[in-house]
Amino acid sequence: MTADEQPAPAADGVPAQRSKPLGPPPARLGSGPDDGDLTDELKEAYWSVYDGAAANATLGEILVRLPRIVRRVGELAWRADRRATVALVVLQLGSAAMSAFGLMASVAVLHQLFGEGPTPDRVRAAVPQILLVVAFLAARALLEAGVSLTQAHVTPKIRTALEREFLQLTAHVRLEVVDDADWHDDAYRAHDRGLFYARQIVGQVVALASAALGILGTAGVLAALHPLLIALLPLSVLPVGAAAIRSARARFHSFRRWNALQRRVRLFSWLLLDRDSAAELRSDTAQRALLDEHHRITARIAEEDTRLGVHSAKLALTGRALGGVGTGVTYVVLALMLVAGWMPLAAGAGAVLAIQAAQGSLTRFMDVAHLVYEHAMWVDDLLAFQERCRSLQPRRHGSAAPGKVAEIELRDVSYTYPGKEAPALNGVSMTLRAGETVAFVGVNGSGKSTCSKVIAGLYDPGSGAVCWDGADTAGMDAESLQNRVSMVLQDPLHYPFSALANITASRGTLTEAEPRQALDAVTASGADQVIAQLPQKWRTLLSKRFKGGQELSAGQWAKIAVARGLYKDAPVLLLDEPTASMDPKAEHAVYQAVLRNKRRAERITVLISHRLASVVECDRIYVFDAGRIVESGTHDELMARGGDYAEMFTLQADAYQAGTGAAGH
Ligand SMILES: Nc1ncnc2c1ncn2[C@@H]1O[C@H](COP(=O)(O)OP(=O)(O)OP(=O)(O)O)[C@@H](O)[C@H]1O
Repeated sequence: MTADEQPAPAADGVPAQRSKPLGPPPARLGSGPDDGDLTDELKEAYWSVYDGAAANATLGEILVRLPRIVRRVGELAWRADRRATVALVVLQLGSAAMSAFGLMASVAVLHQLFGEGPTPDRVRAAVPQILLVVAFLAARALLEAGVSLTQAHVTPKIRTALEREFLQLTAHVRLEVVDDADWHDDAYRAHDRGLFYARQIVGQVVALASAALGILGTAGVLAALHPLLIALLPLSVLPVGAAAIRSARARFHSFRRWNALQRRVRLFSWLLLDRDSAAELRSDTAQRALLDEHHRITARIAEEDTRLGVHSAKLALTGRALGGVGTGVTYVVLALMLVAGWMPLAAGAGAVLAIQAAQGSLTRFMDVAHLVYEHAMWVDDLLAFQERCRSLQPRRHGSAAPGKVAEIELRDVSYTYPGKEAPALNGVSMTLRAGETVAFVGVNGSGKSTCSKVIAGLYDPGSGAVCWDGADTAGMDAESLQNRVSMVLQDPLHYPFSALANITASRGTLTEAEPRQALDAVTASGADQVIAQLPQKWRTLLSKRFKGGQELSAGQWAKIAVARGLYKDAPVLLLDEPTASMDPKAEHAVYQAVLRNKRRAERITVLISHRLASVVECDRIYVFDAGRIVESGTHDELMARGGDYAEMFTLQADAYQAGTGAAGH
């Protein structure tokens, strides 16, 4: 330790300083962490494998890739609804066939009209063909309606299935993954774009198939008229398609750049809009500052949007100019063929019709191909993200955690949060026994909550072991372990559900309750009086965001949270500063109920608290400092020792004494 790192001596009973003194902050804040190179924010998480390679594909690669995309979407549709998928394919093929027959009949009509003989005879001769054209077009319209109807069945099912799978996977990833900002960016992107485009891509693939079949049909007709006509077709259409594909790629790259900013903008919008932030925002008069920041980021997104729009417009113009030249060349060649007598005039008229139809189909194909290609990237991104989430799930194998536990032993446990250098826990060893209540105390950031989360199986120790009755929890199914532990946190979740559902949630249900145990739990925590005052008692909705909802005070929420923890009735109960916001009477009642009167012989209770008066009666007190346990023992032992605990306890006791003294004068 250098001289600089020496802790400063304690003065006036204030705990000694443990790190270098902090210098004053700068007078002006930078305009935010998103300044500079945007891609800094987008560097991949260490478990991330997404490389955006799809965005760098060439036109040829896109065409090669399309069958794979179609297959993938087909698989999604197949999984969602087999019958509808088969119907979709059959109806689509039928509609394409009708288009091709309709075109052939139209060419035949032109043939009749431009043929030899008097005009009335030619028109009369063409009538049956005209009726045939009408019949084919009517059949195509019916089949297309069938395609739309079937699509309406399949698409929502795909979206629902994917969304459920997405939420199922993300809600279960290991806790440390959720701490990673990059994971959140990926999750946001997959949710915002992937799920959105997954819904659209079915329709686009159907349109793509329809355009492809249309091309085949018209190409067949053109080949019948003259094979050279097919070779001329791509001249007018490919430049437009290539431009569309280039601009799709630029859009994808751009979105990757502003995705992180977009997420931050939503955060600002939400802070400005949300009920939870409303009071403090107004009291701090921070609306203007937040609005300015919101504006600053949206202005950057707008700049990026404009840059992209201009780029796309230039590409589209170039594509169209080249396509126009191509069309001109096609018609010149057709005219030369007619002049040279390679084709009769009647066939020429049919050829113009077929070329126009083919151009229409090909342009549609290119247009849709670029959309499908772009959107498939997002769907791929979503599927890749889901795949990644699968590898980030907690252990789903191993033995189930025992229903009861007599002893939990932490053996030299260390834990370091991802991305951090200093361990939050550093060689912690302890033994917790059933029937005992132990307390974790120590300064802020000393590792108490981390230790409780390791005990709860939410974090796996980096080294060392947590053993339940001698068995290492590393070999146990993580969810079964979490089922055996009940955690009450200082900032508990305010579920926007009924009061009863807020209690039953700890047993993984919002609809089923054990009435007797629910009443016992709320009575022990003092939440019974809170619920008794609600207009619809147990059924009252606890959220002002919804009509008829009620809001609770922080202390009332804390009582509900303690009740939720007790209702779980797990063999391990971890209370992480649960009473910090309760009034002294309520706090006392909770400790009476949880720690003394209702103490259960088979339960291990861990209490984390900064109010040392509440830990006096605990069987053992562990004092944490910088991730280590620096003292342990009963209150009396620790007081006799005269170490950190005695110092902190005396400090708090003196503060009360001083208060009493002042009141007495
Ligand atoms: N999710 C997290 N990601 C990264 N670091 C974290 C995370 N949670 C806590 N830490 C860090 O780990 C260390 C221990 O934190 P922990 O929450 O366990 O302390 P604590 O003793 O419970 O503090 P407090 O009394 O303030 O609740 C701290 O340095 C903290 O900054």
